[in-house]
Amino acid sequence: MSNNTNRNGPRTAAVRPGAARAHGKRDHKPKTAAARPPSPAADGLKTRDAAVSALFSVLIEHKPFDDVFARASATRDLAPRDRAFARLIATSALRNRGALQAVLRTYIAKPLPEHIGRLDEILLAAAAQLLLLQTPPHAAISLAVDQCHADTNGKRFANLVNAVLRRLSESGPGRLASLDNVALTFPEWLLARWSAAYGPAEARQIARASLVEPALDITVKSDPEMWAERIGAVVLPTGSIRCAQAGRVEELPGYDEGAWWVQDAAAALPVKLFGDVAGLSVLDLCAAPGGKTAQLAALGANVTAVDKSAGRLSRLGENLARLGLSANTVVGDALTFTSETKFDAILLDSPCTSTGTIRRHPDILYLKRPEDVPALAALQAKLIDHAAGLLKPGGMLVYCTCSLEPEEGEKQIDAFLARHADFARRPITLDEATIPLSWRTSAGDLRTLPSHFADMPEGLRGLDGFFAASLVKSP
Ligand SMILES: C[S@@+](CC[C@H](N)C(=O)[O-])C[C@H]1O[C@@H](n2cnc3c(N)ncnc32)[C@H](O)[C@@H]1O
Repeated sequence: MSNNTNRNGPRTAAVRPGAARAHGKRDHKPKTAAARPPSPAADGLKTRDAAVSALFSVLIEHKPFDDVFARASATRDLAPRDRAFARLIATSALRNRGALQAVLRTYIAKPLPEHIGRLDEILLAAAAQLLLLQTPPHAAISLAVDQCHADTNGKRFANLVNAVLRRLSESGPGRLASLDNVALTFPEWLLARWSAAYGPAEARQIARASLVEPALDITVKSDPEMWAERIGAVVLPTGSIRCAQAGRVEELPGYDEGAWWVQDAAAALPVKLFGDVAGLSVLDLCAAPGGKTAQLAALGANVTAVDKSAGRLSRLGENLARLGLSANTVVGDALTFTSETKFDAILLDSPCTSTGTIRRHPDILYLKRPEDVPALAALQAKLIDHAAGLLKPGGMLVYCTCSLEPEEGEKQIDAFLARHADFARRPITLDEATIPLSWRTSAGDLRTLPSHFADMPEGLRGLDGFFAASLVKSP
């Protein structure tokens, strides 16, 4: 197995397979359970191949999961159900890699030679199936052996894989339960940063919550109670609705009619800091795929949405079309974007390390490096300085990131205010019934953590880590 530099630590609860269902009635048929393995052997092999290929691309080639998984499942022409299972295998493996590797290592007596092909990823994917997803052992093991045979450098390990996985399926569950997955899977540098920013106990809660597959959060145009009832979801205090992962979102009630869009409950908060934006000209910088653009447009703002990625901006256009909303879209660099008229309000949802979204993007654990934090903080400083010049006097600028790193949040705003005497922080005003006061920082910004909403039922807990500040330009 590859080296893993994480630490050992105290015992923690075993990792929970699959996701629990939301409480509440549904008016749609239960969706295909993503955790159920596909049946025909050829499809089963293609499914495992897609998972292993994506794992290899993330862990060895350091490529973003969403991109490589989309390609891996498209080239194998996976059916939606198989694609969902392949994704589940790969993301479960990424979320629990440290603990799964530690268990696997106990069955491999000798160090492995170099040039082992995809052996590590084949074992990891099989261990995820056997220990986390309750895949029948004969299916998981024989398909892993088939994958070895098909791998030029891995075929000589077919017997080893067979023996290791048989033993793992028998005694692996007990061993997994005794391991501390947070300590084994999280990069030390990230835990150290969070300990410094939030204290060791909260840092551990954040890390633990970051390794749990998130529920599906939805922003509705109107009538959250009715849509929660129809979808089988709960209404969160913040106004979003939440259901345990329930198959393909395209099949949920209201999708085709454009009644709602998928958006983490924390990601829906920054736009709320503007208050009433009806009739205002609002510049949405770094807008794609458009969750916040949709919020602004639904509130009646005249939105100009700028993003430098033409592909992502076209997805934004498709999303708005489905929702029956509109915005002026511009493919462009937010660092150089200009406009003849200044804007009443500006939202800058800056590119960041995204360390608040490990729940839904576990590849971040393997792709981000400590040096990304200062590099992105420097880019954010340039972006917010440029945005400041596009705002009308008296206008409001909301800056946000989905990072947990203070350099990309609280400290970024302190430095901005030190450079711009014509701006002032407007401490957020919260209605305790909707947004807990504890989510407001001492300076008056918004800070959500993955460890929030911890008292929800299992399967419905957590929140993306977000930072948002509201800044007002002098009249
Ligand atoms: C955090 S995502 C934005 C999410 C979006 N606001 C939403 O709510 O759906 C960051 C976006 O910034 C875009 N981006 C990164 N650097 C940019 C730049 N210099 N100019 C414009 N867009 C940029 C990326 O293409 C990406 O779509």
